[in-house]
Amino acid sequence: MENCLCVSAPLLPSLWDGGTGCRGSIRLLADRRRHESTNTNLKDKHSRMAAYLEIADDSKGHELSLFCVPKHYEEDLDSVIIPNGLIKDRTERLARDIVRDMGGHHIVALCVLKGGYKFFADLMDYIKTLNQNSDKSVPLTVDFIRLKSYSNDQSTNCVKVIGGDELSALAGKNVLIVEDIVETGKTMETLLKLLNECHPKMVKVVSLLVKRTPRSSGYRPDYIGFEVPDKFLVGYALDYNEYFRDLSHICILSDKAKEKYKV
Ligand SMILES: O=P(O)(O)OC[C@H]1O[C@H](OP(=O)(O)OP(=O)(O)O)[C@H](O)[C@@H]1O
Ligand SMILES: Nc1nc2[nH]cnc2c(=O)[nH]1
Repeated sequence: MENCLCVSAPLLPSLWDGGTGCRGSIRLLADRRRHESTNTNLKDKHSRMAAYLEIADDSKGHELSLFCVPKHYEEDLDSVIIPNGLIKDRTERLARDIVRDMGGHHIVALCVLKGGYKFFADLMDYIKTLNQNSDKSVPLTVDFIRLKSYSNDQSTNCVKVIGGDELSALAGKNVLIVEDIVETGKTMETLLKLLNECHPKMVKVVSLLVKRTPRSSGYRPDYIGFEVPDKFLVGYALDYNEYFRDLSHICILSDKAKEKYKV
């Protein structure tokens, strides 16, 4: 199966406000933009504000030599922006928030491949641990879809569904979409449109990263791990032309490496 869904216009109005002007390197924030867009209907439980850790625009990240990085990538990275341990700690909390909100229902977790596979695996492990250690537990099944729209560090604006499970199996289900990063929002808006045609009972989206960028359509997931600066990030399954998925930390790719691995 190969569908090409070319998204030429954003499905939602842009809510980009040019950044928050935050000074510190990491801050915990509630999702103000989401709040502003939904404040006419605060009683709606879907309007719950997403909290996230903000990595500031002026954050230089951490020096590479302080972390274990594969030798073959040492020359290609500017810095470590989110160490693996911090990713895991934040993921553990996201798992708790998701179970709190979706618990009591059977959840179908839909992994968006390829970039989402590491976050998906870790998030599922944390939800399993909660299930094993609590009086309340939530049955969890998994599904996969493969979407692709990036070449080099640019969105092609054409979101291709390359493969995966039949979305029609999600009719009447409570679906949790698990994604690695939202940048323009086109991938997620395309998937949500496809999924809604299959009439799921409920859809929630968790993305490990959301990028602050003027290219954003304004789409915001229900759960967010980190909000990150407008830099091209790799590692923890995020790739540049398929390289760097085999890197544990989320790192800033150097301009030299963009040339070196360009297609
Ligand atoms: O918000 P957007 O601008 O649409 O970008 C987000 C998408 O980009 C990446 O996918 P990519 O096309 O690189 O495929 P991959 O997951 O196989 O790496 C990432 O995994 C998201 O799915
Ligand atoms: N690897 C990677 N994929 C993306 N897709 C959208 N933004 C990004 C990014 O910063 N890094």
